Amino acid sequence: MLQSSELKYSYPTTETFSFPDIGINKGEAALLLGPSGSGKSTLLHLLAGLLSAQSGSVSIMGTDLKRMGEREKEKFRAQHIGLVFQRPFFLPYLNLEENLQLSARYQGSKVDQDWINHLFEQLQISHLKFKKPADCSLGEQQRASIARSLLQKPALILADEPSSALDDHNASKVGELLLSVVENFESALLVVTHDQRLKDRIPKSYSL
Ligand SMILES: Nc1ncnc2c1ncn2[C@@H]1O[C@H](COP(=O)(O)OP(=O)(O)OP(=O)(O)O)[C@@H](O)[C@H]1O
Repeated sequence: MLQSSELKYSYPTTETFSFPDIGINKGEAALLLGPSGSGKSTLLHLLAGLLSAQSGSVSIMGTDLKRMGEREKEKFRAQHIGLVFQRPFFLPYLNLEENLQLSARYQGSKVDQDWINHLFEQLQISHLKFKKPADCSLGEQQRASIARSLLQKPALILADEPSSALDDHNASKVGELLLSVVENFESALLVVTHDQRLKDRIPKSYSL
């Protein structure tokens, strides 16, 4: 499902990062571990095609990202990859539900309101649907951004510390939801996390 090979990347001001090869099958989850600054977010961006590696390759669902143009990659990402960034980005003038509905349309799928409601319920943010992002706490926005990443039941989920702003109870809900999507829709999941419970439930890991 996801396979990377000999990826190397450097920013103008950093050393060159050489990343381990990542291989994740359908219905499989893996952790990405490493100290702060070791390149975890950079690797997720490379795997999502948001950055282009100086060498090496990434293949998703059998397609080499290098063979796609930027527009094609953007469409592919919207349809097949669920991304959770460290900081949630929302349009400030739309409420959380409208933000998700707009994302679903952008991803080219029909708005599945039942699925949106289910995601909001599972993440315990149903009561915040009609609030603007700025009127929600960071943890609430983070949960809404996790819901957004799962809108199209993506083949691949790349999540960068999805529970970093959450208390134990909500972190546990996020872990349950991600793993239920992996199980029910055979998604592949790669997650950067410090959450011990998620670590206990996902035996496979890559270390930077
Ligand atoms: N756009 C950028 N330009 C220059 N350097 C960058 C850029 N983005 C990240 N870096 C540097 O690259 C290194 C790796 O950053 P990255 O965010 O991938 O690490 P990380 O392991 O995800 O860190 P953390 O756990 O703190 O989020 C860091 O030293 C960072 O300062």
